[in-house]
Amino acid sequence: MGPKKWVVLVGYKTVKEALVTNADVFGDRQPTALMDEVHKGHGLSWSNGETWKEMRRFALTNLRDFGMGKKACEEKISEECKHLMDILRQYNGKAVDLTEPLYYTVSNIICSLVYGSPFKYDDPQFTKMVDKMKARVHLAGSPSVAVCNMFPWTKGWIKDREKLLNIFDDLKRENLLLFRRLRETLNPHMCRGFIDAFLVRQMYLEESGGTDSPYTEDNLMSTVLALFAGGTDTTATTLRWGLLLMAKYSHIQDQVREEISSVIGSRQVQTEDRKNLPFVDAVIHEIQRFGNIAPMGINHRTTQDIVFQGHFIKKGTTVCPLLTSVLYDDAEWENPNTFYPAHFLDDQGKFRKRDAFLAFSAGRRTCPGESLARMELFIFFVSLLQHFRFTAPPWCPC
Ligand code: HEM
Repeated sequence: MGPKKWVVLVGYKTVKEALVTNADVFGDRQPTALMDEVHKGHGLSWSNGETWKEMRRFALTNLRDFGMGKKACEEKISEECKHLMDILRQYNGKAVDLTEPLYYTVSNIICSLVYGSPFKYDDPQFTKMVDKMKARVHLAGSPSVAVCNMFPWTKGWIKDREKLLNIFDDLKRENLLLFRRLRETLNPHMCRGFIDAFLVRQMYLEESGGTDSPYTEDNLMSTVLALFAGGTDTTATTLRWGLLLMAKYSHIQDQVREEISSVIGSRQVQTEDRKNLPFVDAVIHEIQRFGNIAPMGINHRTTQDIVFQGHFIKKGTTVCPLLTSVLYDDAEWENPNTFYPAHFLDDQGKFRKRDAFLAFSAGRRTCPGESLARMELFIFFVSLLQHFRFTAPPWCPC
């Protein structure tokens, strides 16, 4: 049994085990079999080890410089949210599928940090990229691809394989065009976004004669695609879960709306309001726990030989840490299988943090977009519930 051929699904028994192991021994990156093929097919290297650490560090530092998790970003988020609400108003109370508008508005936030400015909503390049990304995530979550991720040697039989390869082709083509446009208009003294900062660093290293630099176009492409994918589907899907749960549990929606109305009234919500909205905060956390949108996390690779829960796992093995094992652990949660915001409230109704809340994973691979995502979820969720009441359409059985 070769170490790379098997994928080990890992359920954690305790939060401590998850925090320690995920952070360290399961700390490297590993593509799924199909992503590996996609990368190789495009001559792209899959960065892991030191290269990925450098890319991750550079992305985090620069995204923070461009406002991720800060006031400047809050304004961008509010702008996109207003756009979403304008779309909703046009429906005038009629049933609407929010998937697409949520995808576009959420995606434009990470786009403005990465490409340096938001896209216009009718820009065909933007809509094409978002649609392709949505299709990619949909395919990546299909049962056949999930089976292939666990049994990589079945990849030749996967009928969606071609579709995934074509989607990647399109995303790469559009991004190469954008990179070229940004390169042509680059002002090294005034970076507009993450890509500019990357290109400036690349230029600087070339001029200083550095060899073996990780600042290659390949690594730029992989990082931009990871940020674009990571920053779009996750938040949009979580918000859809949130609105669905509000429609299903209307008494909880009432409590949320009441708290918003008494604490902030009709003014624009700001991140600082979170501390005065403990019930809303608890509901958002519970949406993330219960929605469990990344139940199997993403593939990791072991950095050393390890005996885990009595089983030997060799260094370099692909492991799939099941975040569900912690988010639904009945030793941690009073009602793991129920939507129960009180999981995040103490006896006085104040917000309480829970160690087992691993929706963003943990350790050195933890989600680098957590601060942005938390801000997006809060501002979108509060603004939407401040202005709208969500109910299921009459034909929905929920
Ligand atoms: C509700 C929103 C989000 C959730 C629940 C979420 C969750 C996650 C999870 C569980 C992982 C896997 C971590 C691991 O492998 O241990 C991850 C990785 C990642 N996320 Fe997020 N994420 C969210 C939003 C975002 C946003 C807004 C960005 C954009 C900056 C982002 C960028 C990424 C990237 C680039 C990775 C890969 C990191 C790596 O391979 O080391 N995510 N996210």
